[in-house]
Amino acid sequence: MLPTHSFLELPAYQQLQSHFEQIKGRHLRDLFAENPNRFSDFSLQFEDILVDFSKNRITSETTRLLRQLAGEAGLYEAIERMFSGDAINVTENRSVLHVALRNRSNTPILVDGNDVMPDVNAVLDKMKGFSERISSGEWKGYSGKPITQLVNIGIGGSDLGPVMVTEALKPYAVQKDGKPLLDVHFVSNVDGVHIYETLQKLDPETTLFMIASKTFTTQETMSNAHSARDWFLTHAGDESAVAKHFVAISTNKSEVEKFGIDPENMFVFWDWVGGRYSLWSAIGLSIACYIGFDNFAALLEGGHAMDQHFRNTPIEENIPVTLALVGVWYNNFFGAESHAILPYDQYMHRFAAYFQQGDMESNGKSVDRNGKPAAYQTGPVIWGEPGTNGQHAFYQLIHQGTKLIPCDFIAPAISQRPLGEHHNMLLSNFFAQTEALMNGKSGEEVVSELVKSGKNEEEVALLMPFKVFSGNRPTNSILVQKMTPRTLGSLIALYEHKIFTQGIIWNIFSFDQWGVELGKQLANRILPELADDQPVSSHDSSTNGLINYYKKLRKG
Ligand SMILES: O=P(O)(O)OC[C@H]1O[C@H](O)[C@H](O)[C@@H](O)[C@@H]1O
Repeated sequence: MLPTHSFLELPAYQQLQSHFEQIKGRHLRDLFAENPNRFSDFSLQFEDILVDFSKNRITSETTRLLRQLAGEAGLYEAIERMFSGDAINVTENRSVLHVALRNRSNTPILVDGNDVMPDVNAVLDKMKGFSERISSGEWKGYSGKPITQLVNIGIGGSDLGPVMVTEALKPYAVQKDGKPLLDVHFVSNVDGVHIYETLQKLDPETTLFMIASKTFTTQETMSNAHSARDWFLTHAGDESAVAKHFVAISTNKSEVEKFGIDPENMFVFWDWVGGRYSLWSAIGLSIACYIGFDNFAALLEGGHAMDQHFRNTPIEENIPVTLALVGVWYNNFFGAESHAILPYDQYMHRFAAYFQQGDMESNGKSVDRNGKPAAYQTGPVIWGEPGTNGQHAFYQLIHQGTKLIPCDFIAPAISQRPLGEHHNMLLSNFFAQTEALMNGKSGEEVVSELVKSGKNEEEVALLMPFKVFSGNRPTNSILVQKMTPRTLGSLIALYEHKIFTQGIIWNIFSFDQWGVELGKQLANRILPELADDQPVSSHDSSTNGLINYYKKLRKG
């Protein structure tokens, strides 16, 4: 169990409220002018990862009170309970042990008195052996050819992590003749278009399907898996070929067997691995095959190093806790509704999408750990795109809109693909954006610019208000040396622990996801109603109207 509390009644919450009244009108420009050491006072480093949180609307009093808040919410006790295997996912009665999957120091971690590490290591060994057989060409398809194409069929946590990491670490792909040895594809959507378009690109003789589903009952995944199998059999002809082309990744052995996958070809994980925290488990098999097992192990090591930092570092220097607290500051005091994640690294183009599930499925809750409505804001809307594309799309609103949007800017110092001036240009934007968001541009600056450009008095007066930037818009900057497997592993774990910390402070359960159930139930009820052309009348008038119009339209 986790300790509970009443968020709004924590002494530090009350103190933060009066502190907020004093600080809300202060401008970041002035905070920087007052303290020449602001950068070093408000930045932290972990290995090569620098986290500069100085461009936030905080003072040392703010961080002191926020840390007090974390203490009063029982954060450090909660961290220990997670790491020691307590069933902190109370509503599903499960431990939360993604940290065990990357526990490279191999110290025992107990669930119900049993050490989980031997099982974790056995699956990792099996993944290693399998990925090596694929890349050496020892694993052959039904016609004797080696595998060159992987298709991961999964959705949500059984898709987003592998997609994000294989994209982010593309430069680490196992190579053959100067090119990635394997093409990796991901099919998630139940929309037949997704599997159709993917199958167009495949050769059945050299394709391996990975059916990735914790439950092995998810409608989208099972439909896509059956369609892939049908397509495969029309080419291979013979059921006996399936064993060479289909593997399963799941916690549900009996469903895997029912589907017709040999248990030998099954990679297991456990109910204490949450879907959105599962890329470190067998769900990462596509990653291990694509970048090679050693690189996958480096990813795990990076995650483990961040786990140690999170568990053992004092609160003043604890990076995930600091970012979580700064997030709480905007979410609960400034009323910010969203948080943008903006990687200045094209390979990380799915990073924000990945943490949309990671954060919003974890902390999108409105009932507290006592089962009572939470009378305060919990998890923010997470969104983002890679820089500089975002700059030419939605940054207008971040700079001059009416909403306060705290942003994380992430960039590597060394490009994976150095090309002329490209990386300096990219990084000049990374630095300029946070500077502009912080300083803004005053009316006087605008006037002098307009005058210099030759505008007359009338034109200056007309244009001035539109060209002013209020600034005072908060950002974190995360600068790493290079986006290696280890660094990426640390970065993912950093965000995971930020989410955990915020969930503890908001007194909510971060590891269940009951909110996705209702839509699934209703879809299952509606599906049989779509089988014929009879009008339906069992729903509200809107749903009836839509279904009946659909039935009319689909006749063509
Ligand atoms: O891995 P599966 O059992 O197929 O589940 C896939 C996904 O299903 C649901 O959408 C859950 O809310 C997600 O957390 C999960 O990742």
